[in-house]
Amino acid sequence: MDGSPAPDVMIRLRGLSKTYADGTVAVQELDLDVARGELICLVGPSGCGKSTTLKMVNRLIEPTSGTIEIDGRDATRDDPVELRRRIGYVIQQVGLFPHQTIGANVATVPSLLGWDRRRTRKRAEELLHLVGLDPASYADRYPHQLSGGQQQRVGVARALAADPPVLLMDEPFGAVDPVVRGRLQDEFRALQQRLGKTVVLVTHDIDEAVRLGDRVAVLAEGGRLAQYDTPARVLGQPADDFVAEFVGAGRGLRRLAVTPINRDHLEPLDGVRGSELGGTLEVTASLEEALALMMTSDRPMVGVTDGPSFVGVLSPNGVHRALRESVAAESDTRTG
Ligand SMILES: Nc1ncnc2c1ncn2[C@@H]1O[C@H](COP(=O)(O)OP(=O)(O)OP(=O)(O)O)[C@@H](O)[C@H]1O
Repeated sequence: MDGSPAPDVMIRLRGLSKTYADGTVAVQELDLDVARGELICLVGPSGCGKSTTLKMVNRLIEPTSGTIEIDGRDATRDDPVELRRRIGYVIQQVGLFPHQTIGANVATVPSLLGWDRRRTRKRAEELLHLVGLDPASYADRYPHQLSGGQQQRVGVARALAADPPVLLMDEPFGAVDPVVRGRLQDEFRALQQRLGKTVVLVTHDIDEAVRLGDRVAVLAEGGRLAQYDTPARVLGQPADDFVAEFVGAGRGLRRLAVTPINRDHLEPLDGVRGSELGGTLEVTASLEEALALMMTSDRPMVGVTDGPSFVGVLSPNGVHRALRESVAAESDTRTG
């Protein structure tokens, strides 16, 4: 690295360290770049310094040393309150105000910024729509009248209220059950891509990290960055024994979720009976989605489409070949 930031770097951490007053070294000499519009996941075991890192970015915790640049500006020189308006923050216990309506909760930042009532109300309605909650039914309710998953959506809506370019999220889906979590993760990913936000998301769950992250930063004890790479690489080529162990025995299966269907492994439709097809998937789907469709439909093959055109048929054999190839491709690029 030559030290000069690439133009599309949104968050740039250099030599970031935090030693607490009692001598605990939570984060040590952390270098990390997050590109504009990128979603990265900080993952690692309990106590490895994930939350400390996140809170240094919006200066809820002051670093002991190191630099933080956000959109080319030195964040350690900005007024922290001003800084936090440009950075949305979502935490696990949502932190909604219990005695305020959902509408008022979502409008917290616009109200602080002194927007007039009409503009504030309109923005709150827009945001509730955005996260899939009908304002007519939810804006006047109170937090305790919502499910955990709905409260989490409100937390996301509130963080987006002032349209900040950066979102920091600390275990945002940790408190909801696994089925709701999966749905929220998928919805959030789609929303993030649509809005082009730069996101740093903390999780202890490697499955969540590989499902959501463009890149995954694996932190070890003391905030040491063990690996920072695409989900497929973290699963396929763990940088050291720590990462290999953290990623664990399920990585072969997880790889299915991050490997896309490959057109080269499709078979022609000729001779295949309609009753053999379990349904169709877009060519952008993952191998995991393809296998899931075969299993739930109890059929040996799925059709693959690219928009309006049918591009071929995928069988378990094709899944197997694609998987083997993706492992081999990574071994080839290991030294590259
Ligand atoms: N205020 C504090 N004073 C002293 N030590 C602290 C303080 N806050 C956190 N720590 C310690 O710093 C280390 C990193 O904590 P941090 O909360 O950043 O970890 P984490 O990876 O987010 O953990 P978890 O997944 O359990 O939330 C831990 O050893 C923790 O005990």
